[in-house]
Amino acid sequence: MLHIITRVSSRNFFGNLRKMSSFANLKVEIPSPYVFHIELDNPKKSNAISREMWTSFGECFASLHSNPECRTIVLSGSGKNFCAGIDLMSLMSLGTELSEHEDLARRGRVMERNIRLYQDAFTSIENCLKPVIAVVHGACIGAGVDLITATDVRYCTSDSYYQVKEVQIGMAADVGTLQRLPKVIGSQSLVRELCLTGRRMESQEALQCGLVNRIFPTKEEMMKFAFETAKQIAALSPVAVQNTKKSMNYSFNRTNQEGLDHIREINMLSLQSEDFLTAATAAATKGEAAEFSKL
Ligand SMILES: CC/C=C\C=C\CC(=O)SCCNC(=O)CCNC(=O)[C@H](O)C(C)(C)COP(=O)(O)OP(=O)(O)OC[C@H]1O[C@@H](n2cnc3c(N)ncnc32)[C@H](O)[C@@H]1OP(=O)(O)O
Repeated sequence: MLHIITRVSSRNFFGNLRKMSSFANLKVEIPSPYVFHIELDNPKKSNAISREMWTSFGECFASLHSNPECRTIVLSGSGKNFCAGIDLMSLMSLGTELSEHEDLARRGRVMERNIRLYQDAFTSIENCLKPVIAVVHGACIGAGVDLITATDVRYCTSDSYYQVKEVQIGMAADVGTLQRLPKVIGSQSLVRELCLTGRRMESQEALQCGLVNRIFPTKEEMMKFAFETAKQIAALSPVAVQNTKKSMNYSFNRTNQEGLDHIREINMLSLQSEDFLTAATAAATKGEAAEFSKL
């Protein structure tokens, strides 16, 4: 795995990096210019998501959204598994927080605050305009599935498997799977079968149904490919890439006309950007690869 920080370009960069490194249970690295690697880093518990980690997600992706040094992100899990879902012990501490109130309305408000925090954590991945490539190995359970459905591209190893396990622990999933998975996988019947039974889905089925679009025999091969893809994205105009994600997010649930109206508004400015001229000239002259300033 790549652990080296290459090419450091400014003081600001160091500032960002120091700030970025301080997220609980999330390891931040910069394997090549403009490519960030975020690793779930709670391997002793198969990267179960603690309360601190939920907060980290929100802060980390909001910060990457506005960090000009970041153009694309690879999201992986350390250790044996990608993610074991919510930290079941943190659910117990939520119980303790609840027990401080007798009144149902006040207990409800505690729950609302917590669920909202968890939901916003993964929505911050969707809202971050830098494309996020999730690389999944081993188990991807419960909140792990919620997490990857908020990413842009998903690769996996052949040993990976997926479980919308919430129903088996007595709850309806509430941090994104029920909203995003049906949009990721075409078959409503399959999504409902997965969510209503909590059964395991193996990697081959995940590929077949479109949850992931590539399978690799080993994590090393997957990481290498993911970093290559990330580098390709990072070499492109950040204006073009970020507007592409913005437009695709916006258009997902809207009519074609609404999507077209939205991208027209964006491109009436963006096509006047230096990036368009630089990239179009490089493509037309088949000259040297274009370089783009920070965004
Ligand atoms: C408001 C609500 C918002 C979000 C809700 C989300 C719901 C969910 O996420 S539902 C899914 C909950 N997760 C699970 O049910 C998974 C439970 N874990 C497992 O099934 C397995 O541990 C495994 C992930 C398949 C890995 O198995 P294995 O490789 O055999 O390792 P283990 O020995 O089982 O585990 C190692 C170590 O990790 C601890 N651990 C695993 N998962 C969790 C978890 N989710 N929460 C807390 N701790 C977990 C496990 O207890 C072991 O700890 P030791 O101290 O070493 O015993």
